[in-house]
Formats: sequence, C-alpha cells, structure tokens
Amino acid sequence: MTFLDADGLTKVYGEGCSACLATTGPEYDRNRCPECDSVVACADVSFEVRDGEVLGIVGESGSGKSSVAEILALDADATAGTATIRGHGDVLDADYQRRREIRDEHLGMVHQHVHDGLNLSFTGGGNVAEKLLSAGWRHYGDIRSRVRGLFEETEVPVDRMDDSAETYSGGMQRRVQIAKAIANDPGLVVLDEPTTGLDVSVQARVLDTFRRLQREQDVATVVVSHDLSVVRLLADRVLVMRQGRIVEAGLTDRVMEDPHHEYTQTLINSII
Ligand SMILES: Nc1ncnc2c1ncn2[C@@H]1O[C@H](COP(=O)(O)OP(=O)(O)OP(=O)(O)O)[C@@H](O)[C@H]1O
Repeated sequence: MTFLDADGLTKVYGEGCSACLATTGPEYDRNRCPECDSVVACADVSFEVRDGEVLGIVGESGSGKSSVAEILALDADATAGTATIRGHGDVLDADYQRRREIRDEHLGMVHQHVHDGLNLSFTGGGNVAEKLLSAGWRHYGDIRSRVRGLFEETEVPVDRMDDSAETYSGGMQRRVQIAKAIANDPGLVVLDEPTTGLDVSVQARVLDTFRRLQREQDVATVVVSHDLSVVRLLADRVLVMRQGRIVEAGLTDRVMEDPHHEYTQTLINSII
C-alpha cells in the first residue's frame, strides 16, 4: 500500500519568477534562472513509496537530491508540491505543531552531515533518548532499555552508550543516527548519503545493517546518494535526477541493465 505520495515537489532558492521553471532543467543544462538568478533546486518531482519499499534517488552533486530529502523530512519548506502520508494528509501543508508531531513520531532521517543529525556534546544514548522523549516517552528505565535495544539492533557497542557522541567513530555516529531514525518505529525513513565520508569496509557494514533493519521493519524508505552502487544495493526502484528534474525512473534492475537516458548511462559507466 502507498505510504507516501509526493506530487510536484519544487524548491526555488531566491525570489523566483514566472520564467524559473521554463528556463532551467537538464535540457538547458542549468538550474539557475537566467531572468531572476534564483536556483531551482528541484522542480515537479513526483513519486510514490509503498510500505516496505526502498526508493533510491541518485544524481550528481547539485542535482537536487538533498532538497527533496529535506522537504520529505520536513526540514525545509517546499515552494510548491504536496507530500501525502497515509493517515496524515498533505504533511507539507500542516501547521508548525503538527509538522513537529509528524516529524517526531512518524519520520526518521539520517543526515549527510553528522552535525545535522546528532548533538555531539550529548552522549550517544542521549541522542537516541531525545527522539524517544520527543514522542512522549517518559519513564527513565523504559527509555534506557529501548536505547540499549536500538544500540544492539544497529550494532553500536552498548558499553559506549554513556560516552559523548563526539568520541564515536564516523561509522558509529552513522549507526547512532540510524538508531535514532528508527527509534519511534516511523512509517518513513529518509537517508541522505548514508555512507559518505566512511571507509569502504565501514560503508559495507552500515549498509548491511540498514538492509537487515529495513527488511525486518517493513518501513518505507527514501535513500538519496550520488553513489549509484549504494542505491543499487538498497533500492527497489530508482529516480535519476539532473539539474533539479527527474530524467529517468524505474525498477533498479531495469535502470541498471537498460538505462534509457544518456545521463544515467554516464552514471553507470562511472561505477563499472
Ligand atoms: N540554501 C541554499 N541557497 C541557495 N541555493 C541552494 C541552497 N541549498 C541548495 N542550493 C542549491 O540547490 C541546488 C540543489 O542542491 P542539493 O543540495 O539539493 O543537491 P544535491 O544533489 O543533494 O547535491 P549534494 O550531493 O552536493 O548535496 C544546488 O545548485 C545548490 O547549490
């Protein structure tokens, strides 16, 4: 069943004008409007994600992937478009309080930059506890035992729970972000560049952990990456973005084996 229905997601940085959408995109090879100098980070991005499905969004740096992720995670406002979550209506249209509730209870986000996802001056356990507290958990013993369970599930050493997150390795910090993202059993998890900045062997372990959790928990997931090999490993379906627009969409295997768009072929060639 469809969990998320995103329709026409558009984000323009700047004043915007009537020419912005018609003068930018892959056919013009630019995302900056020549009339008003605004940046069209993404435009008319539409897709659905079903329960338990992983949708990958791939594209080179600046193609607009993070903008889509930030809109979905309710971290940024969209200029236009809707994101309908089953049972909650268009969450982009919700007021501030409602957006907070939805973000705390129904969404999980793994940020590209650790500073956006974790408070490094808190303990690792404290970071995860904060997410539980924001969803209404109150009992100290219950919170501690839930955090311990989440550390075990994401393979973060439980005996490091009370150490400052600053002292964790990059891979551990990424895992704590995953623990935090899944803490409240969200319906949707958004991962922005889940492996960037990690050593190759650490990347593989983080991806393995995430794949196992995703299978067990049947959660709708959007994974954003410039790295097609990450998306190939995780995603059932893939969207390819360029200059803020979707240039190709399909089942991951089909897109990998028979890419229709020249840009997708270039991306695939870069990982072969
Ligand atoms: N706050 C901002 N103000 C102005 N332009 C922005 C802002 N944030 C992003 N952009 C621009 O929007 C476009 C899309 O950026 P976005 O971060 O969504 O792309 P991306 O594909 O995720 O790239 P990366 O992988 O490098 O993060 C880029 O041209 C970027 O410079």
